[in-house]
Amino acid sequence: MTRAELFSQIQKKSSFLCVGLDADLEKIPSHLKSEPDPIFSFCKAIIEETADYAVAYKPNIAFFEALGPQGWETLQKVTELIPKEIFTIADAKRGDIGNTSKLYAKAFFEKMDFDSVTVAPYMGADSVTPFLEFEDKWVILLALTSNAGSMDFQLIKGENGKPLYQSVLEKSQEWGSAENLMYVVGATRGELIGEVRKVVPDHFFLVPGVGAQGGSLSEVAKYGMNSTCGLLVNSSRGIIYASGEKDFAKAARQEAKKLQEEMAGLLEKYL
Ligand SMILES: O=C(O)c1cc(=O)[nH]c(=O)n1[C@@H]1O[C@H](COP(=O)(O)O)[C@@H](O)[C@H]1O
Repeated sequence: MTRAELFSQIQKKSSFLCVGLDADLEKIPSHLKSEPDPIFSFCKAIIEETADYAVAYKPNIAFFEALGPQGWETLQKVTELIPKEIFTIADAKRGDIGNTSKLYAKAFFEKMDFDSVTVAPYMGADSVTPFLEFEDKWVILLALTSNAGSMDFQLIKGENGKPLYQSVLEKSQEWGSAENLMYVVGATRGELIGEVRKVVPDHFFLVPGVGAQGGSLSEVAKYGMNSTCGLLVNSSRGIIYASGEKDFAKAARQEAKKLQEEMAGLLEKYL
């Protein structure tokens, strides 16, 4: 999917919501556990009820890998269910020496037809660029993450006086453009999102951390929105586990709708 197509979906739905599919066997409603493929049934119901409000889905690959070989089949079936006009993110956080990254890219972009994959920048240019060689496919590079451990390395200042996340933003401009490279910027980082926006004015950010991790949607929009929105805000647990009962999919729909309505207001305010 191109950036223009993504922006057009955002405008059409008045939404920049990404629904995170972190589907955990331990957490899905118990009545689904007798289904032949409980995680598939769960994700199917969630997608059917939230697709009106979402412009992206982000299956977290760990939750599928943890199921063994069956998990990969489930992942494939789930991605095939997602309507074509909705952006898909393989949240796999990959990255390795060049020839290995090339095969990770093949796995997610060719064997499976994801629009994007999350990639860790730590191993540098040759670990990231193989993912950027696929037409209309995207790298979503970890920059400033939402978790407590992000303080361990990402905020440390280097010899250039800049925090590591800023060096990641600057260096990676040499590898890709706003047409094929996005950045992960956590919603829990508040006004730091504004600092990231100054360095990369045009790029999209994938922003996890609203909902269960407590980040504020209005702060994210205030500091992060650009002229083509530039934001995909993810919520996983806050949507998919809104209810643990038989009404889980309807409850997920309500949560997605609530976020979409807030997003519509923010788009009107800042765009
Ligand atoms: O790359 C990510 O998606 C990601 C980056 C980050 O900095 N923080 C973060 O929480 N995530 C992912 O975003 C999702 C957040 O889930 P909830 O906290 O349940 O909304 C999980 O799938 C995380 O793996």
